[in-house]
Amino acid sequence: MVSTEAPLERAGGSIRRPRATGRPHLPQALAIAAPAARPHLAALAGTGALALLGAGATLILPWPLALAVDHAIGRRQSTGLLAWMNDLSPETVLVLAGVALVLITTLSGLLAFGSTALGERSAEGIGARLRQTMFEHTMDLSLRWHDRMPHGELLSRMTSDITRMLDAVIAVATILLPETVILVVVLVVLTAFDPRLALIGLAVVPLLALLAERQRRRVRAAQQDAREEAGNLFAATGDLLRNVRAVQAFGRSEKARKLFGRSNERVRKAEVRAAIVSARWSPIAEIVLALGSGLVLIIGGGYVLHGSLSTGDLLVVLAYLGELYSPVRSLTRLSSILAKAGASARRVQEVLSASDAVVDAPRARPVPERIQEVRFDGVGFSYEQGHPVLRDFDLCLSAGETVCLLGPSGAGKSTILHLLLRLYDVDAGAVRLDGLDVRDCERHSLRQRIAFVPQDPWLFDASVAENIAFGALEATRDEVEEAGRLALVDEFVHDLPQGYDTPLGEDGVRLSGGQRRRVALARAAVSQAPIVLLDEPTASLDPVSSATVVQAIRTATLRRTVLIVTHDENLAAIADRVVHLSKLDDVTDHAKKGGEQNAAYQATDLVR
Ligand SMILES: Nc1ncnc2c1ncn2[C@@H]1O[C@H](COP(=O)(O)OP(=O)(O)OP(=O)(O)O)[C@@H](O)[C@H]1O
Repeated sequence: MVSTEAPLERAGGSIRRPRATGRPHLPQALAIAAPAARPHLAALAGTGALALLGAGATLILPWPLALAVDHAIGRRQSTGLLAWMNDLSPETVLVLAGVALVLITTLSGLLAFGSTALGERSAEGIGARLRQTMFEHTMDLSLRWHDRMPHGELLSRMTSDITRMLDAVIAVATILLPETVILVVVLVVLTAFDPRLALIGLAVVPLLALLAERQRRRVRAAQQDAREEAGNLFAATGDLLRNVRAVQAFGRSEKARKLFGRSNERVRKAEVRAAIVSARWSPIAEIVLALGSGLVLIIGGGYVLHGSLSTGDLLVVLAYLGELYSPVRSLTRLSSILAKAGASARRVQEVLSASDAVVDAPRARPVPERIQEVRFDGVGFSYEQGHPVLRDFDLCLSAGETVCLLGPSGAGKSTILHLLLRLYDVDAGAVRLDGLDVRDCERHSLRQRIAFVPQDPWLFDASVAENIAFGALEATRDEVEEAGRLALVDEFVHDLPQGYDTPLGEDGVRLSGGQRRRVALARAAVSQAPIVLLDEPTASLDPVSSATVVQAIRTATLRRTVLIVTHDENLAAIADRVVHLSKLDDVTDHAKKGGEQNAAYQATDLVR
């Protein structure tokens, strides 16, 4: 028995893509992101410089306190640069120390603000460029690639994954440089102050580095899982929302809710897992660092007991160790941010490095404005290996001819139109325009010469006029309205609240099926393309709407070469010639029965 839930299962439940394996490609992804980052390098350097100054402010922050304690309260005499303070009263020194504390904190705050603002601005600039690059790249990728990649998943890569990569860009600019400088400065001071205790305190650092590397790998794996699940959720949600009418019409809201809930739950679990893996690091790092401090306390305490170190000096060493551990913490946090970015970078890179594009041949030629002949020459094609859709398919259309392609469902009629548009490349044979193989044509000029009215009219959430103008972007308002008149859009557009300026809603939801077809026809009419392809223009229309659409086709495609794919025998009435396409399986069976193994008789011309 066929499960009635199967389509929904597919929509919401089984969109899980195979998990990618292998190491993350952070360096390659950064290489791909480099052109986007180049215009922002100066701003990123500025971000690093401000963060560095901020780090400097942090380093001098303890000094006003020391001044207050030693010179105002402890009455210690200052020497060197601070000798002038000996003439000031303790109250004045306290006030100066207080003011200095406020000024340094304000400066540190301003520097932090400047560095964050500049960093965010550059990161957003890089993000916008990356999204643009990614979008443009996917626009060029073949439909075979798009057939495999759920669009919700693609959206998730273009948005959330790029955001995570940008987090890494900001973190590198604001953490890496300043914290490394703080680390080195404190290390030098600490070593100069007491090399023995410095060495003991630093003994835990190799252990910490080892654990940090293990942690980085775990965070990366957990993040990879979380990103995959988020991508699946995006894909499932996109599919369910796109099919909301079917879901409601078939009373499957409850099922859809469950499917969404299941995917949502998987995201929740994966995100919690990733968050816990990340959070686990903080106590581990603190314990290892405390181990270092503990060792210094024990061994340094022993030195104090034996009189080889003063109590004050031990306190100073412990205080400096505290200062030293702060950048160590920040740098290990950076490693976790980089691990997250690495997982996302792999997903972004997978899209950017996809080379499955239908591209212009090196010496591609423009398609001439007038085309005398369209020819399919022994065409073979399959969407998936081992499942041929067309084999040895021949068809020839002369200029100004209207040919109707009839045939059973699944015979490959729409596929023939897609091959002429070069949405897919043939596996065998060739599609030629006046002898020129479409693979040797400039794609842009090829598609300018062909107006396509697909089975699903592909309307945008824009006005009627804008949807028609999509057929010829430079069309004037008069030309748009003339096309509307030819395609009989006129008959209903004036009843719409804003006429040609009425927004159609997503996918033209505010129009009836017949009206949507007529808007799509007007799109073909407004373009000056000499070839018009119509895919099932009357499918699922009532007889009255169907008759109107047929009439619209007549007026909108006058004097052009027209190829109409249909099941509708009535449409054949307006064609000069009808070609019947058999299903490949039927042909094979027939061939076997008749013993004609190489028979190439898919298309049978029924000349009228
Ligand atoms: N993107 C795709 N990926 C894989 N297979 C596909 C794809 N598009 C179509 N097919 C398969 O190719 C075959 C031909 O499809 P096509 O849409 O060209 O048939 P058709 O004759 O136009 O059918 P219909 O009249 O029902 O629209 C079908 O078996 C279909 O399942």
